[in-house]
Amino acid sequence: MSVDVQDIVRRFGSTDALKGVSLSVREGEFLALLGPSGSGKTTLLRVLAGLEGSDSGTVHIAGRDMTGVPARERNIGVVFQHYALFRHMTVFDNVAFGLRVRRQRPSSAEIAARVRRLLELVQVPELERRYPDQISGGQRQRVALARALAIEPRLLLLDEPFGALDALVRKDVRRWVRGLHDSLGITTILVTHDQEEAMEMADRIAVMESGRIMQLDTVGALLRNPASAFVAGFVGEAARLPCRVQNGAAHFDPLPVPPLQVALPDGPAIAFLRPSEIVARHGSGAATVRLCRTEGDGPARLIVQAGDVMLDALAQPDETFARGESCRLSIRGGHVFAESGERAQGVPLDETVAG
Ligand SMILES: Nc1ncnc2c1ncn2[C@@H]1O[C@H](COP(=O)(O)OP(=O)(O)OP(=O)(O)O)[C@@H](O)[C@H]1O
Repeated sequence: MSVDVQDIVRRFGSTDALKGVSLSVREGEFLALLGPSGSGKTTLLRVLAGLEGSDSGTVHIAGRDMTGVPARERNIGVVFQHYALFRHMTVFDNVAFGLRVRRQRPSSAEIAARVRRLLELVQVPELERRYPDQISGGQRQRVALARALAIEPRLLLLDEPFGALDALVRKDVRRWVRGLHDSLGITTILVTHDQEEAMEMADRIAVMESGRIMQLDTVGALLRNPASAFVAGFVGEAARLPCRVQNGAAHFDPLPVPPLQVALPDGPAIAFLRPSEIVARHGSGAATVRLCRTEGDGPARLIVQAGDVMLDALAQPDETFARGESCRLSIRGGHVFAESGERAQGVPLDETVAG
């Protein structure tokens, strides 16, 4: 089902948790809300679920105005990180819970059949008699999903659902959840502060900061065209370097980093340089290799010290470095933001420089 949010404002005392958020999610889409702690992600999810009111603005789900529609009538499946399973109930009873409390309660036989189908779907059919304490974190997450899916929701809201899992299991479970989304086609909104998770799972990402959506785009578009310095710094891996624009060139001195040509007015600016945009080659320079890691066939990945900053960089193909070796840097490009917020793509001014 599609979701359309218009101008939602939510205040808690003097805190503006949401400052006029608008958002459209397409039917069947997997969208991530990505932002730092306190940016309003959970509040937005709770407003959608009907667990939180709003001071102004509207929410339409599948074209229907949700004003005054209580949470249990919205037909939305919710999985929160801290929304623990009921400890005194078996896995079976946990999954059956949403069906048993329905106004039009299905028969016991129907409930049992549906619970077993769901436990097959989330690949833990053998666990139905166990209690939450007797299964692993990954299995608990699968059971929580089965419980959310039991009511056949039109919309699935996931709030940091993988936070409690260790790194390996988390990767596994999130791939599986994306696969499940693709096979069921349920519109899904995932809240996360982990950009890797958002990039791996979502069709589009809404980047939030201080109660606002700063940009809503595909991963590729966010990386190619970040709308603000905040987005450039928050999405993807990039070094954030202050610089000074003069006569169409961004200068980094005193750092031994070569200048970039940019179409920006003179004045202070911030450049974002991705590791693949910084290339180190042999030669005496003021930059020093602190770490050199070779992986497979690609160029070696380096950590290079330039002045007092550490930069992730790539080695010139076929070159490797010893720790402590000096090197020369060239910059292939980068996003540069003037103080006014104006943005420009930097291009190399001079191929070889740096110290
Ligand atoms: N019930 C509440 N009472 C008072 N302030 C609240 C309440 N809920 C949220 N806030 C405040 O609203 C702001 C947004 O909180 P929210 O939980 O939506 O952020 P978040 O992006 O989900 O953060 P996190 O990633 O830490 O969960 C924060 O400043 C928070 O302290």
